[in-house]
Amino acid sequence: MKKTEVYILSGFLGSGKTTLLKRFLADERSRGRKVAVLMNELGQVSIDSDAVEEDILLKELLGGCICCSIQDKLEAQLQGLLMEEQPEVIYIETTGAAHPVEVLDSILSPLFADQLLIKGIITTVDGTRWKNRKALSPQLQQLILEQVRNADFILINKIDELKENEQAQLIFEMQGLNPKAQCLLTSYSKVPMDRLRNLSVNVEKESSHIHLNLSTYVYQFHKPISDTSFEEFLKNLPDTIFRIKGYIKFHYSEQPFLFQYAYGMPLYMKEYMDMRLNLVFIGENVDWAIIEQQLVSLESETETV
Ligand SMILES: Nc1nc2c(ncn2[C@@H]2O[C@H](COP(=O)(O)OP(=O)(O)OP(=O)(O)O)[C@@H](O)[C@H]2O)c(=O)[nH]1
Repeated sequence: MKKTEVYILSGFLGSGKTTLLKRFLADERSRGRKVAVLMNELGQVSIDSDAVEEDILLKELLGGCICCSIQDKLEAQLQGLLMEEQPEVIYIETTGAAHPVEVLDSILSPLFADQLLIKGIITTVDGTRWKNRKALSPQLQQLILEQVRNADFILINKIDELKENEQAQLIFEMQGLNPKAQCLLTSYSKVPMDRLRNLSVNVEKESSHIHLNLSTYVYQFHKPISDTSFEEFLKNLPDTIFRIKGYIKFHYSEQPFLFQYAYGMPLYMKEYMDMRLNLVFIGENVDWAIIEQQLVSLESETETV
């Protein structure tokens, strides 16, 4: 089954995400793919949705941030989209207040994570705002820093408002903060589309996604495993794995468990329905091939009574 591509547009309020989305949609029009857009806004009324023409599937998530208060709504919307519409590509425009790790976490529900191909996080940065960011609260400064650090592609936007030496300084700063991301100076988010599409080619080529800053991995169990071996596996995980969630079955129980793991803390909740045993991982610079080997060997262990 062909996976649905997902592009995540991140970046602080007013930095040029919608402008970039419009460019993506214009490009999709010439490619003729089936496209869906998920727009998340903090307010109750969508302002940016006018940017999306009527023939494009648009789902709005209003009144909260997908990375926190309306996470469940996002899961339902995405599941509905995938089941009923089967788009080839989904663009997710996040609120300017969204944290990239939390956004990935919200998107990757174990119910359908195996149907998605995350192409990358593209962060737009308002050059002037960045330059003057010390005027923001420490929390917001931290947030825009995280948006830059976790991006796969950074657009330093609004360079029409910056002098040449300021532009050079910004490139220098961004590359210092995130040497792995591609970084481009833009005005009105104008970026050669093949640069962004190439980003996805790189992702596809390296199935382990090691070169990305934040990366994700989905493993599907086909049978129950030993709970003690699983605990041992968790103990030895690299601390750059921030999040794991999904459904898992242990030898001792008929029912699966919903498993949640955040920053080293595991949590199990009994699930009364039979679920697909997908386990979703989010981490930074992780060699997923090693994790996969460990999961395979967990699954191949024989049950001991
Ligand atoms: N001068 C200048 N203005 C820009 C540029 N890019 C975008 N803008 C303007 O900046 C404003 C915000 O751009 P958007 O694309 O809506 O930004 P956004 O990140 O989607 O904004 P939010 O949805 O509020 O988070 C709009 O009025 C754009 O026309 C640029 O490169 N230079």
